[in-house]
Amino acid sequence: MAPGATAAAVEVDHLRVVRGGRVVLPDLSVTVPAGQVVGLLGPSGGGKTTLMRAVVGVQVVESGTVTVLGEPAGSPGLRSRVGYVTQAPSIYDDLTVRENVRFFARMVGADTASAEEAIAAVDLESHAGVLAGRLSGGQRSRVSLASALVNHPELLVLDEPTVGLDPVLRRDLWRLFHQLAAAGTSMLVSSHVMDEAARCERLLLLREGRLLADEPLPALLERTGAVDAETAFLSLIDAAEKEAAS
Ligand SMILES: Nc1ncnc2c1ncn2[C@@H]1O[C@H](COP(=O)(O)OP(=O)(O)OP(=O)(O)O)[C@@H](O)[C@H]1O
Repeated sequence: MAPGATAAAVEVDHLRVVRGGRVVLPDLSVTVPAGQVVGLLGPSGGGKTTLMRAVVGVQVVESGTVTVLGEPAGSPGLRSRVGYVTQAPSIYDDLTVRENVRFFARMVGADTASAEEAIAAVDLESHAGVLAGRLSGGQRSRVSLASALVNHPELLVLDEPTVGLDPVLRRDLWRLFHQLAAAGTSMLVSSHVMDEAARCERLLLLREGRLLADEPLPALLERTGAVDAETAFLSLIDAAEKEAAS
């Protein structure tokens, strides 16, 4: 474990976030263990991106604390230790894939070898010389992911990294996530696709800013009596809606 890292990659304690006058996270407490692939799932608008933004320190929070790798979220010391890939890939269209990744590498003090390694990790070697503006949506998001990988962050926060990818690429990316976790990287990965839950070591199900599940898939299936993650989540969501209506 790297110096300063703790057993928990992220500790969220009574986090309250209001966006545009709307309470998005009323009172969220959750721990993301280190060195695992943790899936953040739930209906659209449930607060997944907001939670990720709080973890990387770009979200204004009303109250509560978010501790990342032992430091308050957003601390300058975390800048090189945490990687964040948003839903909208942040890349330069007028640069090639290689130039984009090398640019981000330079910004964080990583060398060109790390940039090439990251391009290979996301399977974009064959497109390294192509202008980013000419890439597909899935390829663009992989450039963004490669840029986040260049300095080997201890925590990677990925917002829907597999959107728009075909099944083969999705499988390959999930393999990469597990390789990174096996090498000690903590991964917080959001997804709309419920079958991706089966690929995570631990699942967080967030609905309307509240955590409906925080456990490994086998425990979730046992608790709900469901056969798969999607059925389990739907039953928990239905139960929460019934409770809210009563
Ligand atoms: N910039 C913003 N200003 C005000 N409210 C916002 C803003 N961005 C998001 N929200 C609101 O915050 C709530 C949670 O949004 P968030 O993006 O965190 O959800 P999500 O679970 O990531 O959704 P999705 O799966 O669709 O990306 C939503 O009700 C949304 O309308």
